[in-house]
Amino acid sequence: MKLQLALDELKLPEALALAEKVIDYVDIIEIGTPFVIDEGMNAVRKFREKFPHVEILSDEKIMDGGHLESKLAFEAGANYVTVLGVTDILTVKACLKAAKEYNKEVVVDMICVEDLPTKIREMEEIGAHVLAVHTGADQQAAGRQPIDDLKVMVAHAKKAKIAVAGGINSKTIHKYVELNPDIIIVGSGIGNAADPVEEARLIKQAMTK
Ligand SMILES: O=C(CO)[C@H](O)[C@H](O)COP(=O)(O)O
Repeated sequence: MKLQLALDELKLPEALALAEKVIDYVDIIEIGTPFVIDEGMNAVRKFREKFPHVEILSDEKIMDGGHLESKLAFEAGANYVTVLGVTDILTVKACLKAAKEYNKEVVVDMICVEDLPTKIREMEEIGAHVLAVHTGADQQAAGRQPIDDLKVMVAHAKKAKIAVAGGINSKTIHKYVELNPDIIIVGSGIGNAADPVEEARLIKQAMTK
């Protein structure tokens, strides 16, 4: 089970400094969507330079132009790019084509997908590598959590890797670990913690028990 650190809110120097502090506990560094909007692929390139052996995800949440936008991530050094499950299947297929060309992977973010079982089947049929259950920041603010969607995902996914994101921290990690996803994504839980290193350590410890 991998821990993905989502870097969403920091500027590049602070994000690099945070990643350096917690890197021992992290398997995948996510250049989060706000960070991509702010810094573009420069952030992916800088992290690739500084952490040559760590997996990097570019959280572009692609909605259109799947091939071109995936290529930007892969050429900058990302191992994974994200596409939105709510978009047209042609866009997801275009991302998968780029991933095949660069020998990288596509994560389908299931945020706001209404019929999860059907979308899971469709995405697995076209060969999506990772399916990510995601309760977004605005949904979290309304009190939602990704645990029920993760249960649906675990019950229906047959071959794709499973990821989960949405306000997870060291207090809630155990119920997600119990469902045995391949990747657990934590952003604000670590980034906004009083002691981010201790928070990352506790989360990783819960994942490795
Ligand atoms: O993709 C994201 C926001 O769109 C976040 O990176 C993801 O939700 C993880 O962050 P948090 O743990 O703070 O929810």
